[in-house]
Amino acid sequence: MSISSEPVVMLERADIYQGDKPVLADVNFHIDKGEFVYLIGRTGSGKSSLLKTLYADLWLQTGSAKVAGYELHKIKRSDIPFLRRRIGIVFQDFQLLTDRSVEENLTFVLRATGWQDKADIARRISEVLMQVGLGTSPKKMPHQLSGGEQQRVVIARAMLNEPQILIADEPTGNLDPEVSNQIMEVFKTINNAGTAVLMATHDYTLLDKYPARIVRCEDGEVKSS
Ligand SMILES: Nc1ncnc2c1ncn2[C@@H]1O[C@H](COP(=O)(O)OP(=O)(O)OP(=O)(O)O)[C@@H](O)[C@H]1O
Repeated sequence: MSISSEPVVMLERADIYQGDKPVLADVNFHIDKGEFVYLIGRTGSGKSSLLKTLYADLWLQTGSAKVAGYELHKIKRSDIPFLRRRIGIVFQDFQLLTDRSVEENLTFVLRATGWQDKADIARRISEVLMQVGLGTSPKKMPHQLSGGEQQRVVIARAMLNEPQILIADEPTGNLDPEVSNQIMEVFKTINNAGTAVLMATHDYTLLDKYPARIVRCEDGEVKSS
């Protein structure tokens, strides 16, 4: 298999635990480059645990997994920050630095990941803000933005280092339906430009409105269509 056609996520016979508690057993699934996949399942069915495994926040004890080129069953702790640069992570709670402007929030991440040139930083920030359709001033503080605008900044932040996949855990969970649709449009635009998206959601209206492959956490298993 050539590198270019290799899936961005591949799990084989993986067992996922929270401490001693088995959450998901014998997980086998893959996500191709540029795919859009929903992750659904009841509260407590293991969606967040599965996502945490993908960004190496939960350790894989059995089976194998490869994400964005990194083999998680063999990954060294020192490589985890590099894995996470190839993955964009978006949570329900916005987790912006509240004492810094939009621009400063984004600069902070770029500097932490090795960017130094001011012009490059400014250019990349304006690119990602355009990508998420944020019309508002980059000088604004998070509290001056609506929930939908804050979530756009979080998505922009996740896109800064051109990840192969965006992993989103309930990204519309705190937003009203109209704003949720706008955020879905942002994810669709990003996906159409080639980034894979894995989105955990409880919002089944989104599944009808924006159809895509569905992966389910159910009865301690991952069922992939
Ligand atoms: N840090 C933790 N320590 C121990 N058990 C945990 C921890 N986090 C989650 N669990 C347990 O693991 C199981 C799966 O939880 P997980 O959060 O992955 O489910 P979920 O499908 O994401 O739920 P939700 O839709 O409510 O976010 C649950 O039984 C939960 O109680």
